[in-house]
Amino acid sequence: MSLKNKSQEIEPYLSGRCIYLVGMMGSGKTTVGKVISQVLSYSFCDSDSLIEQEVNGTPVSDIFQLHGEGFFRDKETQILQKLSRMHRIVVSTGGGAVTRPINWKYMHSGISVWLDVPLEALAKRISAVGTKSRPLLHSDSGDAYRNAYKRLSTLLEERSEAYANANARISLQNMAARLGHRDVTSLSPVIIAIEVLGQIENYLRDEEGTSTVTF
Ligand SMILES: Nc1ncnc2c1ncn2[C@@H]1O[C@H](COP(=O)(O)OP(=O)(O)OP(=O)(O)O)[C@@H](O)[C@H]1O
Ligand SMILES: O=C(O)C1=C[C@@H](O)[C@@H](O)[C@H](O)C1
Ligand SMILES: [Mg+2]
Repeated sequence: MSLKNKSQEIEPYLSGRCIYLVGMMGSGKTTVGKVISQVLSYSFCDSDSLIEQEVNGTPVSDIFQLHGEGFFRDKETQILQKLSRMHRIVVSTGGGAVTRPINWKYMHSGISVWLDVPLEALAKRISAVGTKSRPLLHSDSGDAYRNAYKRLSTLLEERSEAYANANARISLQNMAARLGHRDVTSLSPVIIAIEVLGQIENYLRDEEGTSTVTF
């Protein structure tokens, strides 16, 4: 099914609820989020960018350096609280937004989707663009891919359980296997966006349960 058809199918059942994309740094939240917002005629917000705006346009890496991670996390929670009162927005959340239980209270005002991408693909994408803007991954020396892989692996271990709080999970590994691809690199943002909408549809069906509403 096409992206447009899938979006038309689920749009009425979303009732304007926001969609929160969660996942590790580099998992495609911004890339895939923009595709989904366009097709649903939703707005798009990146919570990291909203925090930067709040702090007079200071980049995330400078916020970490000047004010510390705790300050950044407090701003992140405030932004998610504000967004939880809004409608028709696709929100690309920061990679660590899942770690605070209070943030889940806000994200559960909408529908949350975990973009679960293998570490190899994450490290490849991130080392290709560099780690300067990503304070939790930054290192000046050594092999960029290996450093990113090691750090991402520790973070994922710490966070897997928190990501699993999402209403739906998109495993790129499983998608690639199902579609007969050798690895996840050939999965385009549009194909992933269709899968996200499909998983949201499944979630909405489960939510309706035995009620009389049918798709
Ligand atoms: N399906 C895809 N196929 C190939 N490259 C992709 C895909 N999705 C994203 N990318 C690339 O991977 C990089 C990270 O993507 P993106 O910025 O969307 O991730 P993110 O989850 O928003 O990351 P962050 O948490 O750091 O903001 C970008 O360079 C993007 O172009
Ligand atoms: O994974 C993380 O903890 C982070 C991810 C980025 O999106 C930013 O929110 C920040 O660099 C921290
Ligand atoms: Mg992003």
